[in-house]
Amino acid sequence: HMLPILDMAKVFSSRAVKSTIITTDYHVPMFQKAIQKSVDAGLDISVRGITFSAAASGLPEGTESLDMVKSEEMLAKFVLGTIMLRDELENLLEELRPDCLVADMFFPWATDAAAKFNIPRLIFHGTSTFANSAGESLRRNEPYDGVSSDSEPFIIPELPHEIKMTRGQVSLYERKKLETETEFSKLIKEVRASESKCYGVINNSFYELEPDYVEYYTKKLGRRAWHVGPLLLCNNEVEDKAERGKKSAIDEDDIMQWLDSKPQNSVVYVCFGSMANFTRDQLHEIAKGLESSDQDFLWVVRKCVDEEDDSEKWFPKGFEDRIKENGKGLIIKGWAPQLLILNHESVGAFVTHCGWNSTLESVSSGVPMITWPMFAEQFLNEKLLTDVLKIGVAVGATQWSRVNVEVLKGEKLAEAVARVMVGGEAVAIRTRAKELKDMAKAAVEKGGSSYDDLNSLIQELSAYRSNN
Ligand SMILES: O=c1ccn([C@@H]2O[C@H](COP(=O)(O)OP(=O)(O)O[C@H]3O[C@H](CO)[C@@H](O)[C@H](O)[C@H]3O)[C@@H](O)[C@H]2O)c(=O)[nH]1
Repeated sequence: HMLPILDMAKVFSSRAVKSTIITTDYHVPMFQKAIQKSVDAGLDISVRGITFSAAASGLPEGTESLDMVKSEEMLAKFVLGTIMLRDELENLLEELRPDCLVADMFFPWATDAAAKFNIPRLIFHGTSTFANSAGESLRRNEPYDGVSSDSEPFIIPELPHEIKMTRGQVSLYERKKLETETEFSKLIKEVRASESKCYGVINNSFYELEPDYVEYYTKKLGRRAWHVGPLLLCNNEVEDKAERGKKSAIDEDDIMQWLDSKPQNSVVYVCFGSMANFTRDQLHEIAKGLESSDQDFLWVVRKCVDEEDDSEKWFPKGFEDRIKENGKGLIIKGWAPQLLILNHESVGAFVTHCGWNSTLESVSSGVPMITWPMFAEQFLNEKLLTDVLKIGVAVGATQWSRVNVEVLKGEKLAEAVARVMVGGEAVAIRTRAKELKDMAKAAVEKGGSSYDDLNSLIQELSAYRSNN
């Protein structure tokens, strides 16, 4: 959740509030570089590091972030490693004495750490209010208990819309049938419990995107929450959009030139976030599907889980040469400047794993989605896009899994691409997506819902400081 946290610090600072980003030493230079322009522009924002000890957690030296965690065993150690950050965090709180601590959802212990110094702790939730609401209903009602198989649909109870999903799409950490508790499932439980214990929740979403769920979350579930997104919209300049997180694997100008050569709304952009890895069979099918869709495409390929990095072995025969020759496709192996790409007018659809940051970036750019969720809360975000907002078409993923277990046929991808790119349905989807883009922009502008919600939060925090 580093990118939205960074954006949040910038947004807070733009309201005359001093922000200090606390991260691990390894990530300090990245944050430092990312805030430099804001600092030069006079914003009061800085970065402080605390030490994550991979060795003390039993992890291989150099394990510094979640995308380096490859197994359940490593995940357990990683979770324990984050808990060990508490002492250093407390030292910093003692030194800095902030008026408030905003800590990511994955640090439930931060509430007690802040309480020691009489500081309110806010949870930063990096996902949709829909997913938080539907997730809570699933946990309370366990509707998947009554079905006979992983593929039989059930309705998520009590929600404002009739939302159907299958047991296979429910997170393994949440499913009751998970017999042995893991460190991660324990953490998830603590995360949920901390929601009602902390001062409140900051959601990177905006009221107009999911009004029924903001109401549900705050009124029905009784959470104190502020909706202040999309935070990414604080990145106005091309450079801010270009280098988010990592350096692009190929020259940005080359990507832009390729996109410039394509008509408006004609390119299908394909990228599955910072963590998802596919098997080579699945990558092979994606390549087949994209080629047979006959649309132009820009595909960001991360490492293959089979440790088979030689793409020649899994691309269909002659694939790379063909797409180079006919100009139909561009492949980026590694990191892509996603925000810049989604903002380009030639991009007409986004094949996404429904990570919330990617989703918000697509919404804010007015780009319809082809949804291919894999793990975390991605299947819930998919339902918001396909069943509530109707700006996405599902490829048809059925299996929740941190490692890619399901191989979806290329034809399924090609069918979903056709629905979003051509014909009457495509026009309706695109029209709705463009309307949401305007709403997102209006929400963060002066007088917009997110702008005002952040104002109320800052006012409340000031009052808290005066009274305590
Ligand atoms: O080549 C790349 C790949 C990713 N990104 C950026 O990286 C971020 C990826 O975030 P997201 O789409 O949210 O995916 P994950 O990295 O998978 O995010 C995790 O965190 C999200 C926020 O809580 C959850 O919604 C997801 O389910 C969970 O997997 C986005 O800002 C992308 O623009 C790039 O810029 N270039």
